[in-house]
Parts: sequence; C-alpha cells; structure tokens
Amino acid sequence: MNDITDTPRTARPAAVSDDAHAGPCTGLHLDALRIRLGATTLVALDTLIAPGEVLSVMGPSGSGKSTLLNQIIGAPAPAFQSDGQVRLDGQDLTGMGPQARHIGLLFQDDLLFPHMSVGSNLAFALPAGLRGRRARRAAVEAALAEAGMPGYADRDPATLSGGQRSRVALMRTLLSAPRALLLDEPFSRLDADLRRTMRDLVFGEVRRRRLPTLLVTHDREDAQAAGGRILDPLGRPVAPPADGDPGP
Ligand SMILES: Nc1ncnc2c1ncn2[C@@H]1O[C@H](COP(=O)(O)OP(=O)(O)OP(=O)(O)O)[C@@H](O)[C@H]1O
Repeated sequence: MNDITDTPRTARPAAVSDDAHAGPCTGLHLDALRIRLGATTLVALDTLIAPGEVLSVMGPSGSGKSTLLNQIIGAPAPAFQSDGQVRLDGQDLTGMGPQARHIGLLFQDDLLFPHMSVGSNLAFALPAGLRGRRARRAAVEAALAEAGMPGYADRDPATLSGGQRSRVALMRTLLSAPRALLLDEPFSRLDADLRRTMRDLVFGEVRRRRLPTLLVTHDREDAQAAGGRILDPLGRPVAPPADGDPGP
C-alpha cells in the first residue's frame, strides 16, 4: 500500500512527557555565535529559537550548515574556531557533551539499525529514566500508533517503505524526549508527495511538543513549509525568490 494514504494518528506516546526535563522552556539561544574556518567566517548567528518555532538556515553546499549543527550538538570538528554561546532553556551548553545536551537530530538518512527490529530501534532511544519493560513497550507501541504504524514493532526495518522508515526515524528521535530538535535536510531523499506528508508530520510535532527547532536545508520549499524565519548561516534574511528563480 502507498504510504501517503497512511495518515499518521495524532495520539501521543503516553510515556513520553514534555516535562521530562523540568524547567522553563525558553528556547534555543544562539548568542553571538560565530564559527570560523581560518580567516573565513562561516556562521554568524545571534538569535533565539522560541519553543515550537522552526528557524530555517538555508545556504548552498559548503556554506556552513553542517558546521552549525555540529557546534550546537557539541561535536565541532577541530578545524573550526568558535565564540559565543549556545543556550537551551537558559542553560549554557558550553563544555557539555552531545548526550548531555538532549538535542534530537533528524537526518536525510534515517540511520535505523538494520540488525534490530523496528520496536528495538525505537526502544533504544527511550530515556534510561523510563523504567520497566511494560512501560517501555507501551511507549514504543504508542509511538508506532502515532506514526500510523500500529503492530509494526516486530518488523525488520529492511521491509519498510521509505516513508515508513522516515516515520520510524522521526518517532525514534522524539522518543528520546529531546529539548530541542535539529533537522538536517530530513526530507531530501523523499519523493514530492511523501515529502509533503513528512513535512506536515514533522512540523506538526514540533509545534505540538513546543520544540525549538533548527532546520538546515538548501531547499527553499522545505524552508518555506517550515513557516518560520529563513536566514543564511551568516544571519542574513533569505529573500523570497523572484518569479521563475528557483533560489539557491
Ligand atoms: N572537518 C573539517 N575540517 C576542515 N574543513 C571542513 C571540515 N568539515 C567541513 N569543512 C569545510 O567547512 C566548510 C563548511 O562545510 P559544511 O559541511 O558545514 O557545509 P554545508 O553547508 O553543510 O554543505 P552541504 O550542504 O554540502 O552539506 C566547507 O568549506 C567545508 O569544506
């Protein structure tokens, strides 16, 4: 059956709470964040991404989008120098490792573990604090139901369609109870119809869960569909295209 007709349900995983990380949710702050490679400044952003907001950072290949994401997750390559701060809900993340930051990532490749069932892939992401086999299984089942895929827990990922894999990957990211979400061209391998479906699902979840979200993309349609501000890596607003101009 065609994926596109499998409308995801809107119920949320019972065991995954917005309160998993208590404290005021003020968003993801990029405070005078500058990243340089030698003499070249690749990234210069000074902004707050509010809860539920998607900020799109758009730029061509090599403009610094992955560099920005790596900095935010806490895994910058040694070649880069940076100054400024990344703060999440007021907490300065400087010096914190990637795991401790609780930032969810969604890539263009779904990166599901091929040797694990769909259910095990999802369970792997659950916070360690969620204890008890039954509670963990319930969280996985609820996530699959939310993705419009009830009963898929025992399936081998290799037997899923591209759209189903994308939905499992999204649910896996959300099950980790992230405090913010980074989207790295997550729709670029999907065909046009599926792309629209996944955009609706992802951006809907972002708003419902009030996740501050950063999308990096070279695709103007994806950035526009996100419905928020569109900047380049140097913090300049990206202008809408002139008629007939497909943009960068
Ligand atoms: N580990 C590294 N060491 C040195 N230079 C790097 C490293 N990674 C990336 N670069 C360089 O930094 C610049 C920015 O690269 P980056 O990967 O952030 O671009 P991008 O916008 O994500 O590109 P793409 O859209 O192709 O993924 C490029 O000039 C790239 O060659």
